[in-house]
Amino acid sequence: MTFGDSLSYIIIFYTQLETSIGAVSRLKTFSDKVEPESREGEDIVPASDWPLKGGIQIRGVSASYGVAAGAEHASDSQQLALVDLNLDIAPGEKVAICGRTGSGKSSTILLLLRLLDPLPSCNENITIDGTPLHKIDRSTLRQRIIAVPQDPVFLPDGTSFQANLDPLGLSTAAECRAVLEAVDLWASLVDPPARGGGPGLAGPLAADALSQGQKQLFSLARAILRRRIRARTRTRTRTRAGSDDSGILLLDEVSSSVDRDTDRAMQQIIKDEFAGYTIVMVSHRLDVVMDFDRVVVMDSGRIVETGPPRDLVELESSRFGELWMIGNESRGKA
Ligand SMILES: Nc1ncnc2c1ncn2[C@@H]1O[C@H](COP(=O)(O)OP(=O)(O)OP(=O)(O)O)[C@@H](O)[C@H]1O
Repeated sequence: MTFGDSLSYIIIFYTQLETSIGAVSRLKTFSDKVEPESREGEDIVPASDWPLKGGIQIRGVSASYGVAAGAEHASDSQQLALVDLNLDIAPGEKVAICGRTGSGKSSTILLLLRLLDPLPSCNENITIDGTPLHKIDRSTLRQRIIAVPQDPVFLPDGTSFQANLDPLGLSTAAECRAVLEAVDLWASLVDPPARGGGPGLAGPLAADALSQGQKQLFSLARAILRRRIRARTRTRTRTRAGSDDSGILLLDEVSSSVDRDTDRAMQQIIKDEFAGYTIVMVSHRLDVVMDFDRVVVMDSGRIVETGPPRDLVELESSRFGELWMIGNESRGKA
């Protein structure tokens, strides 16, 4: 493989990784529509440690998949995916987004990655640590925010475990091994002692041979690695006061294909590894969001309720309580 080929794969990898948040096919259409995108006005180069605190502010933001760049309004036929969203997330807060299918959960995540643009009239109304999002170049933004999609993307078959984990080659083999051990994939997939040892990190990864759950665990390992690289780099270069281990983590149904025990294990890893991070997580499994600081319940593109999950579930009539009851029924059937 030439250097040019490797570079193309890396670019494809990140583009796909970005666009695989939410349903891949829908977003393919979406990304075709939106990219390549205008760089006009993207004139802030954030400090290398941005986002240092991870505070998010969304003020009165609406968005539609149907609005082309530069258009003023969504036409009547173009339904809004997000309607007048107002959300303040404090640095380090853990927020879960819940709601029925099609309520706007993934779109909220896409908004924060600038994969879905606000309507032009409210384009300036999203800030992270006080910096307006629309002023930041999209690829810089996506490098700085750690996002884990529901459908992870892999490099072409034959590419090594290590390259799949860290396409930019920023980590050591020991760091790669440690994150695979953290998600329990080292002994089960990369180097199974029961089978006399596996191919190791340099061995080829055939994504088709992985279960969807294994793919999601691998994707979580990538996120942990990115956090660790970020923390190590920041410790070396930090000049301003602040935490070495804070930032923003976005998770979109990252454990939808694993069993409940594995899900609980994944949640614990997320809790431990990203303790200092602001976390915004989309989840259908309400039992795993009970430990979050806050849930945001969405319906038809709007935020219809927000509060601590344990308080909301106790209320006689709460939207979260309704979802909880529906979840209980299906948990009972399972
Ligand atoms: N790429 C797209 N193009 C057009 N409309 C879209 C696209 N993606 C989502 N939508 C629409 O935006 C609205 C919100 O969808 P979104 O995917 O954010 O919901 P969700 O709550 O994440 O749903 P789910 O739980 O099924 O993943 C829906 O009406 C949906 O049909």
